[in-house]
Amino acid sequence: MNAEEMKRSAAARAAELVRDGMRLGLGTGSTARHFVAIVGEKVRAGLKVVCVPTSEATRMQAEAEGIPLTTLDETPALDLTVDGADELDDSLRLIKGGGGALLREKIVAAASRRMVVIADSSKRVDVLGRFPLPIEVNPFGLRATQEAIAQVLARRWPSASLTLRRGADGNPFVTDGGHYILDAALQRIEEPEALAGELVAIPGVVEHGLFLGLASGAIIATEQGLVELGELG
Ligand SMILES: O=C[C@H](O)[C@H](O)[C@H](O)COP(=O)(O)O
Repeated sequence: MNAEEMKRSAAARAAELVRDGMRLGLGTGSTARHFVAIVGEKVRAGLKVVCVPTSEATRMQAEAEGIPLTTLDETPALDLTVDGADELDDSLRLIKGGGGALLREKIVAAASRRMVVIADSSKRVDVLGRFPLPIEVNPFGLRATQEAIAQVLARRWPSASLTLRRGADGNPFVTDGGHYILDAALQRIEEPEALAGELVAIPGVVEHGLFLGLASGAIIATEQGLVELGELG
């Protein structure tokens, strides 16, 4: 199986969790994209769901698929969110935000009774941190916020690098919320809870890509088949 087939198989298993009448959160990224496509197929076959997309990209895909959409203002509590991840460990702690959608993804996951992660086996790690941690910041005061973050990181990662994410045009990447992203290359995050607490205490930090205590289950596609972690049902 190639990577896309693995992503599709994890997404297909997650789609089996979807029931008529559910309120769903739709994740963002190349893995979640498969899930949205399968939900679209099911909707066209008669499935009744309402969905909240976690990004403008997912909203556009879902609209094209004919999936009925709602908002967290209309529907503040969701039954299930299915989303990808950039990394996950065996305690279902995640790094997300490689595609820049972390803020909406975290709001939607937190509004959901269950969050199930779908991923191929390359995303599973023993210790989070190989993937640079995305930190979403307000453009106002960027330099001051960046220095405050660097000070926090330097206590445990003296050689950490913090890089402003840029788009293909060389300009700063702008999130759906109008913010910038700083990517922190840390390699190993032994105590993600401690780091998360320190990051959210910095004015100017809007959100970070550590998803802790949010995922209830995971479906990981491997060459040998699907591996399930946590609770799916
Ligand atoms: O901002 C993007 C999201 O957090 C994605 O869920 C994450 O980057 C994983 O994306 P992919 O499935 O494309 O690896």
